[in-house]
Amino acid sequence: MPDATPLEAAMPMDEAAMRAVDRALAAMRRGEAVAIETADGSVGAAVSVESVAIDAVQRLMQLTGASPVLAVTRRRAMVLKLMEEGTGVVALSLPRCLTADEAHALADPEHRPDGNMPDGLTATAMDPGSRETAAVDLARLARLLPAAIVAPAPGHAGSAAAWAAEHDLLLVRARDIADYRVHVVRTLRRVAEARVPLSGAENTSIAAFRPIDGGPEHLAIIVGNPVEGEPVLARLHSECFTGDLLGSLRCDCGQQLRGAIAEIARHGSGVLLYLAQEGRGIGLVNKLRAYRIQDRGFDTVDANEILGFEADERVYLPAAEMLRQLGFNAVRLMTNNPEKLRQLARCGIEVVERVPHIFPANGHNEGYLRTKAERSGHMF
Ligand SMILES: Nc1nc2c(ncn2[C@@H]2O[C@H](COP(=O)(O)OP(=O)(O)OP(=O)(O)O)[C@@H](O)[C@H]2O)c(=O)[nH]1
Ligand SMILES: [Zn+2]
Repeated sequence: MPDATPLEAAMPMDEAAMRAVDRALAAMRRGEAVAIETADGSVGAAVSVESVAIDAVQRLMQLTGASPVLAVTRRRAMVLKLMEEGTGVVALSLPRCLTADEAHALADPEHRPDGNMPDGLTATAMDPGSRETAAVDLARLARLLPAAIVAPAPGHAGSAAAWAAEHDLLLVRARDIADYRVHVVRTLRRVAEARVPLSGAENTSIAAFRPIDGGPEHLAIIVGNPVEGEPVLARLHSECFTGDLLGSLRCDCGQQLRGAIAEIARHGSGVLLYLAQEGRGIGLVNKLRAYRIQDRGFDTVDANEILGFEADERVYLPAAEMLRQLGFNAVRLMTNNPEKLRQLARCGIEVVERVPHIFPANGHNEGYLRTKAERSGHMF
């Protein structure tokens, strides 16, 4: 899980910068190229590998006059056996221009699982402030595959802004992409609240918290009247469309969700934070991709990594921020996941007790539960 920059480390981010990142995310999801400026003032262009078609690689070459590279996460480069253990982003390049098909085959495990590498492929670790790192972070924030085609515009005269305007591209700074996630998280605002009686928990209300970028809201399901300032019985529940809504048997989320609300009601009061972090933060589309990889015999951790993600991409700043705004600085946390305990404490919330939250396997999710215990340290 990429470490969330501690709140205090992030510099203030102005509205224009946040808006630029937000617009670049939408452009990347539409398959458009975006211009990325690095700290040295140089500029280049990037396009998500998900939407790269033959012409997109050619277009990037025409735009910039340079041969594009494919930027992937270190995790993906390790899966391709091109790099040793490490973190960050890796640029994959050829002595000639990569074709769109080659880029897809390298970045997307579904595209051509045979894994044959083109001859002459080189892998280069990129700096945190590089355009390649920014492009991969942008794709990850856009809940796309964490990979992009990137090309510098070496010969551009004038400013990055002038070059971007000349080529009708949205311009975003690499530094702002790096800061974006922390700022979006720390600017959660409570935007609505209503009483919603639930079966077995009739004295319940739901409060919605919206991040400043207008992204998906996080919800607080408040059962009974927990006393502010006292340790509250709490569950941090990451959204699982398939488990929570459809009753999927591939995981234990649905039982954990309804079981937590019933447990909190039995206790008398508490809060369940329903966090917009589907797929341990990789989004529903990528989780479905991960399921297909699991159907080829890999486990839930390997599947994330084969896609180029960390085993867990979640950040816990939203949960900590919501708890603080609800008046709680200490919790009795209903979880089996040690990482949640560590991360919540790291975000300044005191975990006074771990309350086990275990449900029996259902004949379909033994592997999932076993992997959580054996590879993610879950305490069952
Ligand atoms: N990437 C990925 N995510 C999955 C898979 N199965 C379930 N998930 C996601 O895993 C998350 C489970 O979240 P939680 O139940 O809150 O937390 P947990 O990490 O299981 O730990 P507990 O608090 O002990 O339940 C949800 O976002 C699910 O969508 C999978 O195979 N791959
Ligand atoms: Zn689930």
